[in-house]
Amino acid sequence: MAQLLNGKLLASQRAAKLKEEVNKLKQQGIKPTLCVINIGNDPGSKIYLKTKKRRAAELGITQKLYQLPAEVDQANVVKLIDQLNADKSINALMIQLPVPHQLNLNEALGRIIPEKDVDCLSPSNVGRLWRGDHFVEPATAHGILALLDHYDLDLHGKNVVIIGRSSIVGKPLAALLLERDATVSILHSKTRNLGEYTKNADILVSAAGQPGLVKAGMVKQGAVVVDVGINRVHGQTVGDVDFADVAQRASYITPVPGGVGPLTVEALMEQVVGLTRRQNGR
Ligand SMILES: NC(=O)C1=CN([C@@H]2O[C@H](COP(=O)(O)OP(=O)(O)OC[C@H]3O[C@@H](n4cnc5c(N)ncnc54)[C@H](OP(=O)(O)O)[C@@H]3O)[C@@H](O)[C@H]2O)C=CC1
Ligand SMILES: Nc1nc(=O)c2c([nH]1)NC[C@@H]1CN(c3ccc(C(=O)N[C@@H](CCC(=O)O)C(=O)O)cc3)C=[N+]21
Repeated sequence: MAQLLNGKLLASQRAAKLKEEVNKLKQQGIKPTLCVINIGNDPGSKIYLKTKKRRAAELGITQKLYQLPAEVDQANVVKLIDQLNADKSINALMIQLPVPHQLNLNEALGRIIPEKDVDCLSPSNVGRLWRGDHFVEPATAHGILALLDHYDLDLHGKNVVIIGRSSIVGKPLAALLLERDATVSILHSKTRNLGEYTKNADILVSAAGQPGLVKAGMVKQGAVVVDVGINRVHGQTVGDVDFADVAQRASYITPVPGGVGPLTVEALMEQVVGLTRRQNGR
Protein backbone atom coordinates (compact mmCIF):
# COMPACT_ATOMS: atom_id res chain seq x y z
CA MET A 1 0.00 0.00 0.00
CA ALA A 2 1.38 3.37 -1.04
CA GLN A 3 2.37 6.11 1.38
CA LEU A 4 0.24 9.25 1.12
CA LEU A 5 1.84 12.49 -0.02
CA ASN A 6 0.06 14.75 2.42
CA GLY A 7 -0.27 18.10 0.68
CA LYS A 8 -2.66 19.48 3.22
CA LEU A 9 -0.17 19.04 6.06
CA LEU A 10 2.80 20.42 4.12
CA ALA A 11 0.71 23.42 2.98
CA SER A 12 -0.20 24.30 6.55
CA GLN A 13 3.44 24.00 7.68
CA ARG A 14 4.57 26.32 4.89
CA ALA A 15 1.69 28.70 5.60
CA ALA A 16 2.86 29.17 9.20
CA LYS A 17 6.25 30.40 7.89
CA LEU A 18 4.66 32.55 5.21
CA LYS A 19 2.41 34.22 7.75
CA GLU A 20 5.48 35.43 9.66
CA GLU A 21 6.85 36.94 6.46
CA VAL A 22 3.53 38.65 5.75
CA ASN A 23 3.54 40.08 9.27
CA LYS A 24 7.05 41.46 8.80
CA LEU A 25 6.03 43.17 5.58
CA LYS A 26 2.96 44.62 7.24
CA GLN A 27 5.14 46.07 10.00
CA GLN A 28 6.90 47.96 7.21
CA GLY A 29 3.57 49.24 5.90
CA ILE A 30 3.47 46.78 2.96
CA LYS A 31 0.24 44.83 2.46
CA PRO A 32 0.52 41.96 -0.04
CA THR A 33 -2.55 42.07 -2.27
CA LEU A 34 -3.74 39.53 -4.85
CA CYS A 35 -6.39 40.30 -7.44
CA VAL A 36 -8.23 37.46 -9.20
CA ILE A 37 -10.34 37.80 -12.35
CA ASN A 38 -12.85 34.97 -12.77
CA ILE A 39 -14.97 34.83 -15.91
CA GLY A 40 -18.01 32.58 -16.07
CA ASN A 41 -18.63 29.53 -13.95
CA ASP A 42 -15.97 26.78 -14.20
CA PRO A 43 -16.35 24.28 -11.31
CA GLY A 44 -12.57 23.83 -10.76
CA SER A 45 -12.15 27.61 -10.65
CA LYS A 46 -14.93 27.88 -8.11
CA ILE A 47 -13.15 25.48 -5.75
CA TYR A 48 -9.86 27.33 -6.26
CA LEU A 49 -11.53 30.65 -5.43
CA LYS A 50 -12.97 29.25 -2.24
CA THR A 51 -9.73 27.70 -0.99
CA LYS A 52 -7.73 30.84 -1.91
CA LYS A 53 -10.14 33.06 -0.05
CA ARG A 54 -9.76 30.96 3.10
CA ARG A 55 -5.96 30.74 2.92
CA ALA A 56 -5.49 34.43 2.08
CA ALA A 57 -7.57 35.40 5.12
CA GLU A 58 -5.50 33.13 7.39
CA LEU A 59 -2.25 34.60 6.07
CA GLY A 60 -3.34 38.23 6.18
CA ILE A 61 -3.05 38.60 2.41
CA THR A 62 -5.72 40.77 0.82
CA GLN A 63 -7.60 39.05 -2.01
CA LYS A 64 -9.83 40.99 -4.37
CA LEU A 65 -12.14 39.17 -6.76
CA TYR A 66 -13.53 40.50 -10.04
CA GLN A 67 -16.28 38.12 -11.13
CA LEU A 68 -17.24 38.81 -14.77
CA PRO A 69 -20.20 37.32 -16.64
CA ALA A 70 -19.52 34.56 -19.21
CA GLU A 71 -20.69 36.91 -22.04
CA VAL A 72 -18.18 39.68 -21.23
CA ASP A 73 -16.39 41.08 -24.30
CA GLN A 74 -12.65 41.38 -24.87
CA ALA A 75 -12.58 45.18 -24.62
CA ASN A 76 -13.96 45.10 -21.11
CA VAL A 77 -11.50 42.45 -19.96
CA VAL A 78 -8.57 44.40 -21.39
CA LYS A 79 -9.83 47.61 -19.79
CA LEU A 80 -10.01 45.90 -16.39
CA ILE A 81 -6.49 44.46 -16.73
CA ASP A 82 -5.09 47.89 -17.65
CA GLN A 83 -6.79 49.41 -14.64
CA LEU A 84 -5.43 46.73 -12.29
CA ASN A 85 -1.93 46.98 -13.80
CA ALA A 86 -1.92 50.67 -12.93
CA ASP A 87 -3.33 50.20 -9.42
CA LYS A 88 -0.38 50.49 -7.01
CA SER A 89 -2.29 48.74 -4.21
CA ILE A 90 -2.31 45.48 -6.22
CA ASN A 91 0.83 43.35 -6.20
CA ALA A 92 -0.35 40.22 -8.02
CA LEU A 93 -2.91 39.65 -10.73
CA MET A 94 -4.29 36.48 -12.29
CA ILE A 95 -7.05 35.35 -14.64
CA GLN A 96 -8.59 32.02 -13.79
CA LEU A 97 -8.73 29.49 -16.62
CA PRO A 98 -10.59 28.35 -18.59
CA VAL A 99 -12.15 31.52 -20.01
CA PRO A 100 -15.13 31.56 -22.42
CA HIS A 101 -14.29 30.98 -26.09
CA GLN A 102 -15.24 34.44 -27.39
CA LEU A 103 -12.25 35.89 -25.55
CA ASN A 104 -8.71 36.14 -26.90
CA LEU A 105 -6.90 34.67 -23.92
CA ASN A 106 -3.37 35.22 -25.19
CA GLU A 107 -4.03 38.90 -25.76
CA ALA A 108 -5.45 39.24 -22.26
CA LEU A 109 -2.53 37.37 -20.64
CA GLY A 110 -0.06 39.43 -22.65
CA ARG A 111 -1.61 42.57 -21.20
CA ILE A 112 -0.79 41.65 -17.59
CA ILE A 113 2.47 43.35 -16.63
CA PRO A 114 5.10 40.65 -15.92
CA GLU A 115 5.87 42.17 -12.49
CA LYS A 116 2.32 41.32 -11.33
CA ASP A 117 1.83 38.12 -13.35
CA VAL A 118 1.61 35.73 -10.42
CA ASP A 119 0.54 32.70 -12.50
CA CYS A 120 3.54 33.11 -14.86
CA LEU A 121 1.39 33.17 -18.01
CA SER A 122 2.48 36.38 -19.74
CA PRO A 123 4.74 35.78 -22.76
CA SER A 124 7.89 37.19 -21.19
CA ASN A 125 7.43 35.18 -18.00
CA VAL A 126 6.77 31.98 -19.97
CA GLY A 127 9.99 32.69 -21.92
CA ARG A 128 11.94 33.26 -18.69
CA LEU A 129 10.55 30.03 -17.27
CA TRP A 130 11.91 28.00 -20.19
CA ARG A 131 15.26 29.83 -20.05
CA GLY A 132 15.53 29.20 -16.32
CA ASP A 133 15.87 32.84 -15.23
CA HIS A 134 12.32 33.41 -14.00
CA PHE A 135 11.26 35.43 -10.94
CA VAL A 136 7.82 33.85 -10.53
CA GLU A 137 6.83 30.16 -10.67
CA PRO A 138 3.46 28.72 -11.71
CA ALA A 139 1.72 27.69 -8.50
CA THR A 140 0.73 24.11 -9.33
CA ALA A 141 4.16 23.14 -10.67
CA HIS A 142 5.88 24.81 -7.71
CA GLY A 143 3.53 23.01 -5.31
CA ILE A 144 4.15 19.59 -6.88
CA LEU A 145 7.93 20.02 -6.69
CA ALA A 146 7.66 21.19 -3.07
CA LEU A 147 5.69 18.05 -2.24
CA LEU A 148 8.17 15.69 -3.96
CA ASP A 149 11.10 17.47 -2.29
CA HIS A 150 9.47 17.28 1.12
CA TYR A 151 9.30 13.48 0.84
CA ASP A 152 12.91 13.35 -0.49
CA LEU A 153 11.78 11.94 -3.83
CA ASP A 154 14.68 12.41 -6.21
CA LEU A 155 14.05 13.70 -9.75
CA HIS A 156 17.52 13.41 -11.25
CA GLY A 157 17.40 11.08 -14.27
CA LYS A 158 13.89 9.87 -13.42
CA ASN A 159 11.23 9.22 -16.05
CA VAL A 160 8.42 11.65 -15.36
CA VAL A 161 5.28 11.27 -17.45
CA ILE A 162 2.71 14.08 -17.36
CA ILE A 163 -0.82 13.59 -18.72
CA GLY A 164 -2.03 17.03 -19.85
CA ARG A 165 -0.34 19.82 -21.85
CA SER A 166 -2.08 22.90 -20.49
CA SER A 167 -0.37 26.23 -19.92
CA ILE A 168 -1.14 26.14 -16.18
CA VAL A 169 -0.01 22.57 -15.37
CA GLY A 170 1.64 20.28 -17.96
CA LYS A 171 3.87 22.73 -19.82
CA PRO A 172 5.27 24.73 -16.87
CA LEU A 173 5.76 21.55 -14.83
CA ALA A 174 7.79 20.10 -17.71
CA ALA A 175 9.99 23.23 -17.75
CA LEU A 176 10.75 23.01 -14.02
CA LEU A 177 11.33 19.23 -14.17
CA LEU A 178 13.87 19.64 -16.99
CA GLU A 179 15.78 22.10 -14.80
CA ARG A 180 15.89 19.34 -12.19
CA ASP A 181 17.33 16.79 -14.65
CA ALA A 182 14.21 14.63 -15.01
CA THR A 183 13.39 12.99 -18.36
CA VAL A 184 9.97 14.37 -19.22
CA SER A 185 7.17 13.11 -21.49
CA ILE A 186 3.92 15.01 -21.99
CA LEU A 187 0.80 13.10 -23.08
CA HIS A 188 -2.53 14.57 -24.21
CA SER A 189 -5.88 13.63 -25.70
CA LYS A 190 -4.37 12.75 -29.08
CA THR A 191 -1.71 10.46 -27.60
CA ARG A 192 -2.22 6.88 -28.76
CA ASN A 193 -2.11 4.22 -26.09
CA LEU A 194 -1.39 6.22 -22.95
CA GLY A 195 -0.49 3.06 -21.03
CA GLU A 196 2.60 2.44 -23.18
CA TYR A 197 4.07 5.66 -21.85
CA THR A 198 2.68 5.70 -18.35
CA LYS A 199 4.03 2.21 -17.57
CA ASN A 200 7.55 3.58 -17.95
CA ALA A 201 6.97 6.39 -15.47
CA ASP A 202 8.93 6.50 -12.23
CA ILE A 203 6.75 9.50 -11.45
CA LEU A 204 3.33 9.80 -13.10
CA VAL A 205 1.47 13.11 -12.97
CA SER A 206 -2.13 13.27 -14.17
CA ALA A 207 -3.65 16.66 -14.99
CA ALA A 208 -6.36 15.79 -17.50
CA GLY A 209 -9.54 16.53 -15.56
CA GLN A 210 -10.95 13.06 -16.34
CA PRO A 211 -12.13 10.99 -13.37
CA GLY A 212 -11.00 7.35 -13.53
CA LEU A 213 -8.46 8.01 -16.32
CA VAL A 214 -5.47 6.44 -14.55
CA LYS A 215 -6.02 2.78 -13.74
CA ALA A 216 -3.71 0.38 -11.89
CA GLY A 217 -2.76 -1.44 -15.13
CA MET A 218 -1.20 1.79 -16.46
CA VAL A 219 1.10 2.22 -13.46
CA LYS A 220 4.52 0.65 -12.86
CA GLN A 221 4.95 -1.19 -9.56
CA GLY A 222 6.48 1.24 -7.03
CA ALA A 223 5.86 4.41 -9.07
CA VAL A 224 5.07 7.79 -7.49
CA VAL A 225 1.61 8.97 -8.57
CA VAL A 226 0.63 12.65 -8.43
CA ASP A 227 -3.04 13.38 -9.11
CA VAL A 228 -3.67 16.99 -10.10
CA GLY A 229 -7.21 16.47 -11.40
CA ILE A 230 -10.09 18.20 -9.63
CA ASN A 231 -13.42 16.78 -10.74
CA ARG A 232 -16.86 16.96 -9.17
CA VAL A 233 -18.61 13.57 -9.19
CA HIS A 234 -21.87 13.04 -7.29
CA GLY A 235 -21.16 16.12 -5.20
CA GLN A 236 -17.64 14.95 -4.22
CA THR A 237 -14.22 16.19 -5.32
CA VAL A 238 -12.23 13.40 -7.00
CA GLY A 239 -9.01 13.33 -9.02
CA ASP A 240 -8.10 11.56 -12.29
CA VAL A 241 -6.68 8.48 -10.59
CA ASP A 242 -8.55 5.33 -9.65
CA PHE A 243 -7.22 5.77 -6.13
CA ALA A 244 -8.07 2.47 -4.38
CA ASP A 245 -6.48 0.28 -7.08
CA VAL A 246 -3.53 2.50 -7.99
CA ALA A 247 -2.58 2.88 -4.31
CA GLN A 248 -1.92 -0.90 -4.29
CA ARG A 249 0.82 -0.53 -6.93
CA ALA A 250 2.31 2.89 -6.21
CA SER A 251 4.98 3.63 -3.60
CA TYR A 252 3.63 7.14 -2.97
CA ILE A 253 0.36 8.73 -4.02
CA THR A 254 -1.43 12.06 -3.54
CA PRO A 255 -5.00 11.97 -2.29
CA VAL A 256 -7.72 14.21 -3.77
CA PRO A 257 -8.70 16.28 -1.88
CA GLY A 258 -5.72 16.99 0.38
CA GLY A 259 -2.88 16.42 -2.13
CA VAL A 260 -1.78 18.89 -4.81
CA GLY A 261 -4.67 21.36 -4.36
CA PRO A 262 -3.71 22.81 -0.98
CA LEU A 263 -0.11 23.21 -2.16
CA THR A 264 -1.20 25.07 -5.29
CA VAL A 265 -2.99 27.56 -3.08
CA GLU A 266 -0.02 27.84 -0.71
CA ALA A 267 2.46 28.18 -3.58
CA LEU A 268 0.34 30.93 -5.13
CA MET A 269 0.38 32.86 -1.86
CA GLU A 270 4.17 32.43 -1.66
CA GLN A 271 4.43 33.91 -5.16
CA VAL A 272 2.18 36.83 -4.14
CA VAL A 273 4.57 37.59 -1.28
CA GLY A 274 7.58 37.12 -3.58
CA LEU A 275 6.24 39.62 -6.13
CA THR A 276 5.32 42.07 -3.37
CA ARG A 277 8.89 41.94 -2.01
CA ARG A 278 10.35 42.37 -5.47
CA GLN A 279 8.17 45.42 -6.19
CA ASN A 280 9.29 46.96 -2.90
CA GLY A 281 12.99 46.10 -3.29
CA ARG A 282 12.93 43.76 -0.23
N1 LIG B 1 -4.98 20.46 -7.98
C1 LIG B 1 -4.63 21.62 -8.50
O1 LIG B 1 -3.93 22.37 -7.88
C2 LIG B 1 -5.05 21.99 -9.87
C3 LIG B 1 -5.99 21.23 -10.49
N2 LIG B 1 -6.35 21.49 -11.78
C4 LIG B 1 -7.26 20.52 -12.35
O2 LIG B 1 -6.50 19.71 -13.24
C5 LIG B 1 -7.29 19.34 -14.35
C6 LIG B 1 -6.62 19.85 -15.61
O3 LIG B 1 -6.63 21.26 -15.60
P1 LIG B 1 -6.10 22.12 -16.83
O4 LIG B 1 -4.69 21.74 -17.09
O5 LIG B 1 -6.45 23.49 -16.58
O6 LIG B 1 -7.09 21.52 -17.97
P2 LIG B 1 -7.14 21.64 -19.53
O7 LIG B 1 -8.50 21.19 -19.89
O8 LIG B 1 -6.60 22.93 -19.98
O9 LIG B 1 -6.09 20.52 -19.99
C7 LIG B 1 -6.34 19.16 -19.86
C8 LIG B 1 -5.26 18.39 -20.60
O10 LIG B 1 -5.50 17.01 -20.44
C9 LIG B 1 -5.54 16.39 -21.71
N3 LIG B 1 -6.52 15.31 -21.68
C10 LIG B 1 -7.84 15.40 -21.45
N4 LIG B 1 -8.41 14.19 -21.50
C11 LIG B 1 -7.43 13.30 -21.78
C12 LIG B 1 -7.39 11.90 -21.98
N5 LIG B 1 -8.49 11.16 -21.90
N6 LIG B 1 -6.20 11.34 -22.24
C13 LIG B 1 -5.08 12.08 -22.32
N7 LIG B 1 -5.06 13.41 -22.14
C14 LIG B 1 -6.22 14.02 -21.87
C15 LIG B 1 -5.94 17.47 -22.69
O11 LIG B 1 -5.49 17.15 -23.99
P3 LIG B 1 -5.68 18.17 -25.24
O12 LIG B 1 -4.65 19.24 -25.04
O13 LIG B 1 -5.39 17.33 -26.41
O14 LIG B 1 -7.08 18.67 -25.17
C16 LIG B 1 -5.21 18.68 -22.09
O15 LIG B 1 -3.89 18.73 -22.52
C17 LIG B 1 -8.68 19.92 -14.09
O16 LIG B 1 -9.41 18.94 -13.40
C18 LIG B 1 -8.38 21.10 -13.17
O17 LIG B 1 -9.49 21.44 -12.36
C19 LIG B 1 -5.79 22.49 -12.50
C20 LIG B 1 -4.86 23.31 -11.92
C21 LIG B 1 -4.44 23.14 -10.54
N1 LIG C 1 -5.07 30.60 -13.93
C1 LIG C 1 -5.41 29.49 -13.26
N2 LIG C 1 -4.49 28.90 -12.47
C2 LIG C 1 -4.83 27.78 -11.76
O1 LIG C 1 -3.97 27.22 -11.04
C3 LIG C 1 -6.19 27.26 -11.84
C4 LIG C 1 -7.09 27.95 -12.67
N3 LIG C 1 -6.68 29.04 -13.37
N4 LIG C 1 -8.37 27.52 -12.82
C5 LIG C 1 -8.89 26.43 -12.03
C6 LIG C 1 -7.81 25.43 -11.69
C7 LIG C 1 -8.19 24.52 -10.56
N5 LIG C 1 -7.27 24.83 -9.49
C8 LIG C 1 -7.37 24.36 -8.17
C9 LIG C 1 -6.45 24.67 -7.20
C10 LIG C 1 -6.60 24.25 -5.90
C11 LIG C 1 -7.69 23.50 -5.53
C12 LIG C 1 -7.84 23.10 -4.11
O2 LIG C 1 -7.57 23.86 -3.21
N6 LIG C 1 -8.30 21.86 -3.84
C13 LIG C 1 -8.46 21.38 -2.48
C14 LIG C 1 -9.91 21.44 -2.02
C15 LIG C 1 -10.85 20.56 -2.76
C16 LIG C 1 -12.29 20.66 -2.25
O3 LIG C 1 -12.51 21.15 -1.14
O4 LIG C 1 -13.19 20.21 -2.95
C17 LIG C 1 -7.90 19.96 -2.43
O5 LIG C 1 -7.65 19.37 -3.48
O6 LIG C 1 -7.73 19.46 -1.32
C18 LIG C 1 -8.63 23.16 -6.48
C19 LIG C 1 -8.48 23.59 -7.78
C20 LIG C 1 -6.39 25.78 -9.92
N7 LIG C 1 -6.62 26.15 -11.17
